[in-house]
Amino acid sequence: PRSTDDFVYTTYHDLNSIYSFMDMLVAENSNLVSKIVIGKSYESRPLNVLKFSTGANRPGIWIDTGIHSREWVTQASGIWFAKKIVTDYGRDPVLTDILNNYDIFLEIVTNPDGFAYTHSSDRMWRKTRKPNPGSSCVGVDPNRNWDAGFGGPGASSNPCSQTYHGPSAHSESEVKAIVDFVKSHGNLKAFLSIHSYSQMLLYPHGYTATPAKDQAELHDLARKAITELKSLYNTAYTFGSIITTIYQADGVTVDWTYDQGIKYSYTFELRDTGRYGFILPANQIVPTAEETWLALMAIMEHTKNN
Ligand SMILES: CS(=N)(=N)C[C@@H](Cc1ccccc1)C(=O)O
Ligand SMILES: [Zn+2]
Repeated sequence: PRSTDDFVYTTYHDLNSIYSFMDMLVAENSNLVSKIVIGKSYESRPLNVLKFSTGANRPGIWIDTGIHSREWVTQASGIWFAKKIVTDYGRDPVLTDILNNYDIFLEIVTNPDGFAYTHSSDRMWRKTRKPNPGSSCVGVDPNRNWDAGFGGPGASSNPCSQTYHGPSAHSESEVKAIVDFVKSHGNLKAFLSIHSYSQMLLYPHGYTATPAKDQAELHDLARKAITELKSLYNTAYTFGSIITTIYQADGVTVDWTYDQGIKYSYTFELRDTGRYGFILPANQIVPTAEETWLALMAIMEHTKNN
């Protein structure tokens, strides 16, 4: 495709195609979008983050997709989100108001090594691709590697497990890069980590049954967000704290970001509920992205207003 207008949003793309989409988007919207590289993957791929900004020294909103590489509808949705932002800025009053006050940071391919591997070797790969010393099993679960209840019972110490927490917190460069970005930015107000599948909107905590101090507000906002989501195609989500809604999970992204003081920390589990699972047909990419965007807008608008 020669531009993001003729990029095909209704199909799944490989890593090179997504990287070229990012470069086209930046080139076409240089006044609004820039690409920052927050680090390198284990196999030395750039960790690219799109920054949407209309002014300096603004608070920020973070969105990541594809931290679990096989969850392809999430990276595909991230591409659609990026195009939606540049399309709606100056046209949609709510998005325009958000971007006139906040920066949005969007990491579309958060686990590029794993993503490349799902295209080349194993469609069902989830983890990073760093070898584990002393084991024939490769990779760490990037959603168990964070310093929040790290190494607890909601993760595995077995390198061959899909939920292997890694040798230490933030051992994975893909995770450490985000940790360093969050700390250096110092003014993120919302952190939204997009997974699939299950159709759930989850908030802290995963590592403990102790409710988050903002539990009531997070619960009410989650209800509002999934109501907006459901209004488009009647897609039904469940919502609640991670540990009560899905299972105990230790070392997860949004527990760490919440503990850093980023109150509006949520994980989405996109379509579906198991019929296709990770292998969601491409004809559901755009409907999934459209409905999810309504929930993201509800959370971003609430963030702006509070
Ligand atoms: C199907 S899945 N792997 N996306 C499910 C995902 C659930 C979860 C989300 C947020 C926090 C903790 C746990 C996980 O186990 O990592
Ligand atoms: Zn996941």
